[in-house]
Amino acid sequence: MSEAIEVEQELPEIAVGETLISVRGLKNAFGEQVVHEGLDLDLKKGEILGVVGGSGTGKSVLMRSIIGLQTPVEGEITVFGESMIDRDEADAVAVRKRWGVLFQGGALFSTLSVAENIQVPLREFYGDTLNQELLDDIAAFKVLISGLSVDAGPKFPAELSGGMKKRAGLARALALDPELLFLDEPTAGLDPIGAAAFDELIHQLRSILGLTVFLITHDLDTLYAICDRVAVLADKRVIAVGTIDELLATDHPWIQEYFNGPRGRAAVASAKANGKKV
Ligand SMILES: Nc1ncnc2c1ncn2[C@@H]1O[C@H](COP(=O)(O)OP(=O)(O)OP(=O)(O)O)[C@@H](O)[C@H]1O
Repeated sequence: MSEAIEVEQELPEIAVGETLISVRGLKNAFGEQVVHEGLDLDLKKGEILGVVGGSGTGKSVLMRSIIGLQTPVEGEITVFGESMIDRDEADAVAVRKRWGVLFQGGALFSTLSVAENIQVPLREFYGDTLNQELLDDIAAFKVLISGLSVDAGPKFPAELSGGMKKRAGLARALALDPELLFLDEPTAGLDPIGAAAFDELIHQLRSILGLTVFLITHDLDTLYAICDRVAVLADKRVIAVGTIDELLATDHPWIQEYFNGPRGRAAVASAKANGKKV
């Protein structure tokens, strides 16, 4: 078993409503292609922030920059008050331990069972300090809170439906009891009923576990159902952020087209049918 990564630094607590992620002046580029320039964004503790934008506007690159998988050309990113740029490994580990990530498509290790997938971050961060019985108990609990039945634990990803894979990915993202959850298109590829159930699960987990959620989505139903605020990416930056009502008050053509187009109107009708005030 691998050595536990040493966590040397305790990070300060952040109160609900205070800034948990701050992005300032972010620039990302791949060769000549500039994806972000002058991008600013704040995520407040306790909120579910939806991140939307056309395909290729850089939603995933933004998430990857925040979690340290993409080194920006310029800009400042802080998470839990810690700079994510040029940080030393001990600081990075202390921050990484406090978040969980559900990548697009789930990104499960295909040769590991669901339970073993969930145990990967536990082994990475705690090494030999957790015995197998405890690892199995933790994995079983994460399977259950992600809405899977206990018999999903020994299954391999190839044996799971699309919706079960998302839940297994979520269970792994929750392995370390994170305060902050990154979700990259969690409902993509799910049927509408499965997608609504997944939204509800995220909403419940936010309340029960006190999570803060950065949620990339194309799913208008998700925005109406569970997001407190929505950030819109276009023109290489966040062009607007606010509640859907606040966004609708702006006159940016993409925002109007997105929320007032046929799919937007259908999402409003569906939200109203589910008793939401929109
Ligand atoms: N590793 C990389 N190397 C080169 N270009 C990249 C890389 N990662 C992303 N890009 C480019 O950056 C741009 C933004 O990609 P990104 O995946 O963030 O878009 P997105 O908004 O998440 O899109 P989608 O909604 O389709 O998932 C795209 O043009 C993409 O081709």
